[in-house]
Amino acid sequence: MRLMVTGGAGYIGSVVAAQLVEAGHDVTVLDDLSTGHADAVPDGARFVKGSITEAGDLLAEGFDGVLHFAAKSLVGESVERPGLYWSHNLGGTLALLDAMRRAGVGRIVFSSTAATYGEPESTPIPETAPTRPTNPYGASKLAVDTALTAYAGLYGLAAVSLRYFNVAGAYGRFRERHDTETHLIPNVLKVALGERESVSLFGDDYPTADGTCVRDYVHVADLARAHLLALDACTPGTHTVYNLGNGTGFSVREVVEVCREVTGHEIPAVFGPRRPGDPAVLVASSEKIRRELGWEPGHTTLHSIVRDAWTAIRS
Ligand SMILES: NC(=O)c1ccc[n+]([C@@H]2O[C@H](COP(=O)([O-])OP(=O)(O)OC[C@H]3O[C@@H](n4cnc5c(N)ncnc54)[C@H](O)[C@@H]3O)[C@@H](O)[C@H]2O)c1
Ligand SMILES: O=c1ccn([C@@H]2O[C@H](COP(=O)(O)OP(=O)(O)O[C@H]3O[C@H](CO)[C@H](O)[C@H](O)[C@H]3O)[C@@H](O)[C@H]2O)c(=O)[nH]1
Repeated sequence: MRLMVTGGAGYIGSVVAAQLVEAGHDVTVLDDLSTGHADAVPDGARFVKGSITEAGDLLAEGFDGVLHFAAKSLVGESVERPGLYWSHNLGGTLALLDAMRRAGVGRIVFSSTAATYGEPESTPIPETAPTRPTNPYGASKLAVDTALTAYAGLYGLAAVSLRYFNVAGAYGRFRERHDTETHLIPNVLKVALGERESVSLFGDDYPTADGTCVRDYVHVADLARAHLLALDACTPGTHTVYNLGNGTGFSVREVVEVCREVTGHEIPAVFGPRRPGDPAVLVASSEKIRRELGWEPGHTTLHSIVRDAWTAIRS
């Protein structure tokens, strides 16, 4: 297929672009490099620097589908600057969808998030759980999901939203490289690398077994593979939502401990207050995508996820 990958110079988009090229697809990356890196675009993919709000001319060249990663995705920033998130994530995506419609591009796989659910009533979280986002980032992604349902019903768009839980690990040289890094595993590994003296851990008074937040970490290579399955499964007139996680929760303390074991570094950690907006436990039920698309994560241990991140960050 001839495919456009928006945000393909970023962490997850670059891994998906690499797997698409490996699978023989013709890949064009559209990225404004606001948080991505031109050298993250895989060999064999074409790179166009630009915004999703100006995708019309490019799409008019003729594409079979779009994999849409480009977004603002910092929860804390979204609380401080909600307008930026609504205009960038919702406004930007609506502009992209309208450009797709004009160009006759009828297939999209969208990066949604566990943040659409907010504080869950129970875990693991299925796709049928209530969606009550607790921050503008999650709300803007949920709004896009809602728009996709409408566009599928109205214009026959074939759409899949993948709701990622905590994405981690690396795929060869493709790894997380954010100038503003908010994610736990890369921040812990920066200490082992000698870039920081200690890692700050946010809260030890949560109602969990060891008092720290529990998350479901999914390997970026497994996550990327789900995009290829979703692309094939896209059905005109239908919008389908799938959760993506391993289905196992690890606490912040457990993550730090695994990072210590993998790196052999003592990794000093300093506990501070809770980070606003962090739910205590987020664990996915990914039964639906396993059942319907046959997705199976290959990396089910936190060790193998951290090991790949550690190998990539040192190369
Ligand atoms: N990393 C996670 O754990 C996680 C979890 C859930 C959902 N997501 C979603 O997955 C997607 C990718 O996340 P990531 O961690 O790879 O982020 P990232 O910041 O590494 O990648 C986003 C890419 O999009 C580009 N971009 C941003 N706005 C753009 C625009 N208007 N036009 C063109 N390009 C633009 C950036 O330059 C960057 O290369 C995002 O939509 C994010 O919300 C990520
Ligand atoms: O330096 C850090 C970074 C994180 N944490 C803690 O580690 C846990 C995981 O935090 P991350 O920032 O790595 O991940 P989140 O669970 O906050 O975020 C993930 O899930 C969200 C949905 O809730 C969004 O989708 C987001 O994009 C995705 O990365 C949280 O308890 C957080 O407080 C720390 O203690 N120290």
